[in-house]
Amino acid sequence: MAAIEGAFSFSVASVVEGVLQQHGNRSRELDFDARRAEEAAIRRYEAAVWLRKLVGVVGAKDLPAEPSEEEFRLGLRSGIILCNVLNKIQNGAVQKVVENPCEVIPDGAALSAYQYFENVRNFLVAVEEMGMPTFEASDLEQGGKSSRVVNCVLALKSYHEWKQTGGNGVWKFGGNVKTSSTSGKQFVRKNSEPFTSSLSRSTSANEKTLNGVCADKDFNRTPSSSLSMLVRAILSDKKPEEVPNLVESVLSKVMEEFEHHVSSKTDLKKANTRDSNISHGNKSVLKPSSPNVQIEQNNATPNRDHILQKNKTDDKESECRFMKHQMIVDQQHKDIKVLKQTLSTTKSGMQFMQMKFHEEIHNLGLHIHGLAHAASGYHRVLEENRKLYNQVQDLKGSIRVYCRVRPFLPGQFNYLSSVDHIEEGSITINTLAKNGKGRKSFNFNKVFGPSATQEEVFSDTRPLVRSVLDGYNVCIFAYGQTGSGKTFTMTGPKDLTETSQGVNYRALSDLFLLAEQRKDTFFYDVSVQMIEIYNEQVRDLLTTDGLTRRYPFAVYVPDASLVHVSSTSDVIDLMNIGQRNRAVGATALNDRSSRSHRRDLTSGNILRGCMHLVDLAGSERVDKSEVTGDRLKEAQHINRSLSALGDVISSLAQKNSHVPYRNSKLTQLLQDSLGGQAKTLMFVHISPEPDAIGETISTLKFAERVATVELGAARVNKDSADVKELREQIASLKAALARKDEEQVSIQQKPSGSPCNMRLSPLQPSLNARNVGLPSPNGLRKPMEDVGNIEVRGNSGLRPKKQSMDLDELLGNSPTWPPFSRRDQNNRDDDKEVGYDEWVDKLMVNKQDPNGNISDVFNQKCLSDSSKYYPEKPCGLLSPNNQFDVNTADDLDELNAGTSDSSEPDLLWQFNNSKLGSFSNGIGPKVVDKTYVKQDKSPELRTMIPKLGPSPLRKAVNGAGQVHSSQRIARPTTVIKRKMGSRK
Ligand SMILES: Nc1ncnc2c1ncn2[C@@H]1O[C@H](COP(=O)(O)OP(=O)(O)OP(=O)(O)O)[C@@H](O)[C@H]1O
Repeated sequence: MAAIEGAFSFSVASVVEGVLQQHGNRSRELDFDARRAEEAAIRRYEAAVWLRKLVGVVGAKDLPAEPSEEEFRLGLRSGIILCNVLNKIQNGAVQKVVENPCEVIPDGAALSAYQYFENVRNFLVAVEEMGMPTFEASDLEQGGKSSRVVNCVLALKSYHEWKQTGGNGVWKFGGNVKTSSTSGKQFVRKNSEPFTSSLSRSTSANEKTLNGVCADKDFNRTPSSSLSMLVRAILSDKKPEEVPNLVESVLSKVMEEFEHHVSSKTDLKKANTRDSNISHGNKSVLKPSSPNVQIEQNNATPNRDHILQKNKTDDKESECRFMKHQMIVDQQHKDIKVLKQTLSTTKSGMQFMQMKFHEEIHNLGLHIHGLAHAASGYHRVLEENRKLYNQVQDLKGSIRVYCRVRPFLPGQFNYLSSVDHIEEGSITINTLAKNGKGRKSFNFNKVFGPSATQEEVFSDTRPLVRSVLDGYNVCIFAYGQTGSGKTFTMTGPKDLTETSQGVNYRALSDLFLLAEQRKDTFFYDVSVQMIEIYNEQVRDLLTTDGLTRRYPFAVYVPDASLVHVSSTSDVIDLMNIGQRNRAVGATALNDRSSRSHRRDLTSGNILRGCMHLVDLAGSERVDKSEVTGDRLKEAQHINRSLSALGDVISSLAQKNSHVPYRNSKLTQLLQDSLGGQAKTLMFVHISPEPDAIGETISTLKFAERVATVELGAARVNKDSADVKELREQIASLKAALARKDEEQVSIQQKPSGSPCNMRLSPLQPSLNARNVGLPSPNGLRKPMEDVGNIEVRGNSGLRPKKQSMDLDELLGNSPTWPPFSRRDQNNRDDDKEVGYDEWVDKLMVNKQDPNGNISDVFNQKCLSDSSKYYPEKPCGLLSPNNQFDVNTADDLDELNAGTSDSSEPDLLWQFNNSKLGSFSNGIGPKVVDKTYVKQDKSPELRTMIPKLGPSPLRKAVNGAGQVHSSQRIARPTTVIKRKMGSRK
């Protein structure tokens, strides 16, 4: 701004002059030099007066009071006055003052170098040191500029006056005090030029001094006062009426110039910036656009430099700022470009991704489709594999094991299940469920989780159940600790509904359903019995309410009734009765046996199947149960029978030749199912509670062992037409033999008149009890088909070792067998006179008319010596001495019960009552059938068994107390029943 102000003040003067010139106001007459001279004279006078005053008139004799310029220079040329004055102001400022040797130094005469140099130089050095305006020594020469000398003297004067007034602050030339310092060194030196600088630079030095002064606003007073003098001079000769116009003109011109100057400055600045952008260091940046500015530049070069310098600095700063801004803007532009680029890249990337995504989705869809297809194929293959695996298992006769996990019971919250996870055929248990460590996996044919429904469980059991109707023996038993859900699986919950029915109900219902579907092809007979083993005794659950006494068609298990059923509702009735009869808390085993035989209506073949449905007692160990008394005894029995079961399983698994079936009633009853080439399924149950983990693990281990047992391929109990024919041939032979024997007996007995004696024909020995039904010595069961029309039945499953026989055996060539039990052995011992007393064979030869009635009876024979088994009871069967002995109904029951098949009902149901009557017409000894007696008391329930009456055997023995062998020839098929054999 100082530069602008400086430039402005000069401009104003120029402008005023210009205005005056424009107004043609004697401008040419104006003598600026005179004005300047006048002004200089005034100043010179002022200086001279002050010098004279300080050094005295004597001392300043060469300096007049109003000297001309020349006089002034000459007066001071020696430097003595100046030095003395200075010493007066600042004592000792000039150390040495050389007094003038010559009184007068003529103008133009050269001063001695010494004088010249010494005084003036000392003065100038001192003045410079004091920070005062200086001058050149040449200014004191002729033609020199005295104005600078005047200026210096006036500065000294000002300083002197400042000192005299107290020297407060900092002296500043012009009279302004800036600081309080009084030190000479504190003079503010506005412009200094070393004395040693070139004398030729006097002009520029003057200009510098002037500029330096101009830079000081106080100095403006000089041009201002000059300006005002100028204005006064101009206005002095003007008429009053001209003054306003003139002033107005001057002012408007000044304003115009000012505005022009400002805009020029701005343009200049811009140009500077531009130029400096183009070329740094270009010195000719200022291009004045107006003559005024040009003047300004010409007249004030130092100021202009300063301004330029300042401008340069400002420009540099603004340039720097601009550059920065420019850089930022450029950077932002670049960033925006990059962003745009990125955006478009991202966009195209996104589009590409979208396209890829769609493509991927499409491919994924195809892949999933393929996978789904493969998965369905895989599942088909799995299913196929499962079937094949089951077939292999069936061929091997492996016991199937299904595992079922009970859900937590209502109220069992916050329990952590001991079951880690379940897969199709495996279950993993947390062995230390409490701290979550350790796992153990077990593999089974199938694993049902807690959420499995009764229907789901049964659906995997259905094929097995159905095979009963195809002539297989099936055993399904439930194993597991108390409360693990055995009864739930086999029977269902207490509040039974159709959906909650267990395997028992569903199995029998399914049998009826299938029977109904096949009724055009097959005729089915189904009978059931329910028993319970309690403390090693067998209980008949259907007897206590008298129901079974009315339907004691046959006995499968000793003392238990086999009840014919023909519909699901019959089954449900019986089940309910059985459940009611079952003593709560006294159950060791609850066995529901269902037997069926099927007759092929076209071929006449007969298939027999038997199904055991067993709900075992809880498997926990006695020592843990801490029970006493009856409960302890019960628990011990349970324990014993379950460990007997374990022993049987174990020896079957090891393929031992001897399997200890007889160690418990349980294993005796299950013998047919566990070793008799039956299809056996075990449901192993576990509880999910962590505190049952011990029992769970041992249960699963046992079950895994069971799964390894191979029973041999299950076989169909089939009587083919060929076998039937053979049977008939044998039967006719036997009948012929019997006739002959009969004739012989009647001849022999005529004298004694006994009605019961009967002799066997020569062929008969081959059919005697000892031979009939003897198994082969190697102990292997042979299929029924191989042996002709013969069925061999075991004794309650208690002792069956051999279950079939071949024709050779039948014909009497079999070696001795079986390895009798102690009781058998005793009986044998008792039977010395009889010999074949442990065999009871019932030979029944018959023909059946299309209605199922007996049309022709060839013969009947009973080879028996059951009195040796049960000496206390009479036996009505044929004794080894070819006579029919009296047998009791119980004996017969036991004989029949010795089978695991249902040929007895066949025999009985198809018996023609009318003919039976004739056969039993007091000929043979009477057999007392207690069951039958009771049955007669409730005849109304017989209607449950369509077309079939009570056992003809029992009926026959009912009235007479003894039964003749002929009474048993009451069925269309020929059946030889053996007391000790087991059935196939
Ligand atoms: N799968 C299941 N779903 C729902 N409840 C079940 C299931 N299994 C068992 N239960 C319930 O658990 C309880 C015990 O079951 P259940 O009586 O069948 O056990 P258990 O093994 O037969 O016992 P026990 O050895 O004493 O006869 C019953 O209340 C039964 O209803």
